[in-house]
Amino acid sequence: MGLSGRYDKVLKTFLEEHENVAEKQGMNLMDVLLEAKGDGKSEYNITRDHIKSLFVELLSGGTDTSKQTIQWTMAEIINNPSTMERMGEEIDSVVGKSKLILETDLPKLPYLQAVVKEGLRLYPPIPVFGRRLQEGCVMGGFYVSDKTTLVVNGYAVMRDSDYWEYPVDFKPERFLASEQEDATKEKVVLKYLPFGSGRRACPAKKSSLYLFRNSDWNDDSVFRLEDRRRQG
Ligand code: HEM
Repeated sequence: MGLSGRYDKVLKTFLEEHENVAEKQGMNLMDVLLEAKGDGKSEYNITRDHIKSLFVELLSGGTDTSKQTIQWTMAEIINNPSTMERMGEEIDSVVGKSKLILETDLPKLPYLQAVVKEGLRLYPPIPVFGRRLQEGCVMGGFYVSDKTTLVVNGYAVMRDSDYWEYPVDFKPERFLASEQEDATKEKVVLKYLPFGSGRRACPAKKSSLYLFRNSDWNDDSVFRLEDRRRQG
């Protein structure tokens, strides 16, 4: 059985388990997400079973584009208990234990935003995208002629150790302004490419995801600059 088949089998098991548990306990997604069971050590001890249930809930609501990103982000959260704890604390203090998270809550949930951004960095749903040159130009010292098709490997850029500290580690904190003294801001703009870049960047970047609407992590400033240069 191929990887995808094996994965489906695992998910099917999760789904069956989740349905049984949910039926018995009358739980829904938010019960699972917000349930905080004390173990004496941490108030936010969300177990692997909770995460498995979350996988299933998120997958059933997710689109094909983001499905694997969600799967791998959840896997990272399982392996990083401190991340789960911090998310739990933030959600509890901002949203409370009994309410659903609304879009209007997102500005007050910076850590949750950072977790999503880090998931998109390490596991971009569209890891490569292409460009066909209308005009020849010099890139990185090489002349590239017109009509050449180039593939941009966003996946590799977002794991490049020249641009990212601990590039393969899941560290949402890197996206928190208060914890990130970013000395390389002008470089930053083109090192984060989950939505591509420039005029053909994903139009859903800002319109459907609150996260990137007012973000320093988008590349508009670069392209406005490029437009001015072209006009000049
Ligand atoms: C997490 C969700 C999404 C991610 C990570 C994503 C990522 C991308 C990427 C990497 C590209 C190529 C950009 C480039 O070539 O520079 C793209 C293009 C595009 N995306 Fe998305 N996308 C997402 C959701 C959506 C949604 C929800 C829609 C529509 C409702 C959408 C519509 C499009 C369209 C129309 C293009 C082609 C744009 C063009 O060629 O001008 N995307 N997306």
